[in-house]
Amino acid sequence: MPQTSERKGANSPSFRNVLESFKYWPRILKLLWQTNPLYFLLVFGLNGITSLIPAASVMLTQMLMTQVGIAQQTGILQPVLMVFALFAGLALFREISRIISDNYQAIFSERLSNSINMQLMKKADHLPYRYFEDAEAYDKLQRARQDSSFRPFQIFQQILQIIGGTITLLSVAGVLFYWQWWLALVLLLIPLTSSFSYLRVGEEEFQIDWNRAAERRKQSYFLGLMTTDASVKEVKVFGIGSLLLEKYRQMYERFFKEDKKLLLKRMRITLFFQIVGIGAVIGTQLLVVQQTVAGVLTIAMMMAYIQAIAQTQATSSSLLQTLFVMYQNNLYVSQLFAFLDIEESEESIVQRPYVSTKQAEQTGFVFQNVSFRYPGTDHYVLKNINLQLKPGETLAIVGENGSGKSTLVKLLVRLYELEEGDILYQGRSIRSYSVKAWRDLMGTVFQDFIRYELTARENIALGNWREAEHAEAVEMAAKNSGATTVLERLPLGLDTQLGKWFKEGVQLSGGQWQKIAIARAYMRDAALFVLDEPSAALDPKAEKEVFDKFAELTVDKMGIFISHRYSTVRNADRIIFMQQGEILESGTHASLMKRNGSYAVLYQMQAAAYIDNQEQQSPA
Ligand SMILES: Nc1ncnc2c1ncn2[C@@H]1O[C@H](COP(=O)(O)OP(=O)(O)OP(=O)(O)O)[C@@H](O)[C@H]1O
Repeated sequence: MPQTSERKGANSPSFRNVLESFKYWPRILKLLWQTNPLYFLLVFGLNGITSLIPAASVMLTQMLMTQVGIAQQTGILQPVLMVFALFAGLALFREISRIISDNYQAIFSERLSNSINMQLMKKADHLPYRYFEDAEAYDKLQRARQDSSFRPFQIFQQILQIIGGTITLLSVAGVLFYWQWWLALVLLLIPLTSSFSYLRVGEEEFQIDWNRAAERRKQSYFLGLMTTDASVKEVKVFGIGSLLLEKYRQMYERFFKEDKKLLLKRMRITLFFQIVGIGAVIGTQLLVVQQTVAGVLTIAMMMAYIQAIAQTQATSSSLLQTLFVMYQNNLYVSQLFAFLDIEESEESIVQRPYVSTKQAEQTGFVFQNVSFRYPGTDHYVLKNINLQLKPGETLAIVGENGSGKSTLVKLLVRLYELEEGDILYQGRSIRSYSVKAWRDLMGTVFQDFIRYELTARENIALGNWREAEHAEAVEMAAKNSGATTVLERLPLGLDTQLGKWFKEGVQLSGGQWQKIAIARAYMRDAALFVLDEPSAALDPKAEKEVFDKFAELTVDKMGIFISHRYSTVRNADRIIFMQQGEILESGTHASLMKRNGSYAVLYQMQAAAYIDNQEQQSPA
């Protein structure tokens, strides 16, 4: 699996790696600019101006000392007070601009994380379904989601710090250059040498995290299992809570050990370079003192230079720290943008014009030599399927587990794209329709349909959101699916909140939920209705009702019904029996029984079991 393998190119960072990792700056800056150009200029402008304050205060210190010396001799205080006024003005300006800048940055932070989350959701909505049945793609999504809400904003702050820090450094070091250029150079070079060690640790941290994507997903899966109503039931009944907890703990312990090792490594590097840095500062400051004693520098100059040296060292080392953290953030953000940049297959985004099929040949749906393998597998789960479903027909699909029934439906509703063969609707290939136009032809209920924690009305109206306002459409869909009996028992009818996640929610039984899900499909003005195993939760009577209604509804439409209950499907216009990806038998119930093949055998088996059961329940 790729998630356990080493990331390509993950060696110690070269200067080029570092530069390359900054390639997302323009995208982040563009996002912020689009948020509000005026705020953007304000924040950057204030940052630039305030970055000059340290250099200004070094110069003011020198001026103050000089003016104090003069005032001691002349007794004139005015110049001293003026310098003080400048100091006060500077401090005031710094505080005001900090408050303004912080506020606008907070606005940006909100906007940026929302915009990125929305881009992620949009991307997920556009990506083909196969990405969601693929572990590797899930890991990509996990890496992209992880910290995506705050890392881009941190990068923005770091961009500000780097620009500001560079201005501060150049302006303060300028003061030192003026006096002794080599001194400024030494102070700049020391932190530079430490930078590559920092970058290396950053890369290592990222690498560890990168390798963890799959395990992190598993961790949150365990967390979900233990905290979500759908799974908690089974966790309790089987008593596997402590087992899941233990697995979670083991992963956490391993992560913790790795993290601790890395933190200690980072601490050692930081300690070493900080000591060297402080040594350099003390050494140069001593030199300044010695020069002052020798009469080369005035006291005022000495104070200014001592301040400038400390400031240069502090700024350059914090600048490098920022670079290091930003490099690391860039690595994470690169995962986010890599996900956002996944190429969408043309089919998933191109909206071809919907062509009216009214005048076209009324041939319904035709499968022509369809064979299918799931992406990344060699095994054919559908083999050479040929099938026609004419307008007004109902088709039942039966067959053992894993025989390919749901896969057939997934291809039909276009969750996967066809590779071999074709599916036609009214004589035109599936490939000539946009995905949306094709899906608009159908109303589908899956085995694992969603129980939306919304009102009953919304649960149904989601099938055709454009009709949500039309109460009659919702009521009709409910009537057709047999959900009216469910709605009648709800305290607020259609406006009752369903599920238990939100206030005043009413929980339904599995079968009741299923009727609501079927109503959702019936909201669509579809040419074809697909019901994938509604018998999973419906009682036999309810299933028969659903099927009869279904047959009624599909008078001029088409219907596909997958079921394991042979007694219900016998009324279908046609039944196909699938085995290992192939259509083994096809015909009406009567013709299949006459043929006495696999269908007939299984039908009789179920019927016999049913009669046995009845006899046991009502002994003579
Ligand atoms: N996403 C997937 N990736 C790879 N193989 C898959 C995937 N989904 C299903 N399969 C395989 O395809 C085969 C057909 O599965 P399918 O779900 O279509 O069967 P089915 O007839 O609907 O079964 P059931 O009656 O149990 O619902 C199975 O062997 C299954 O393991």
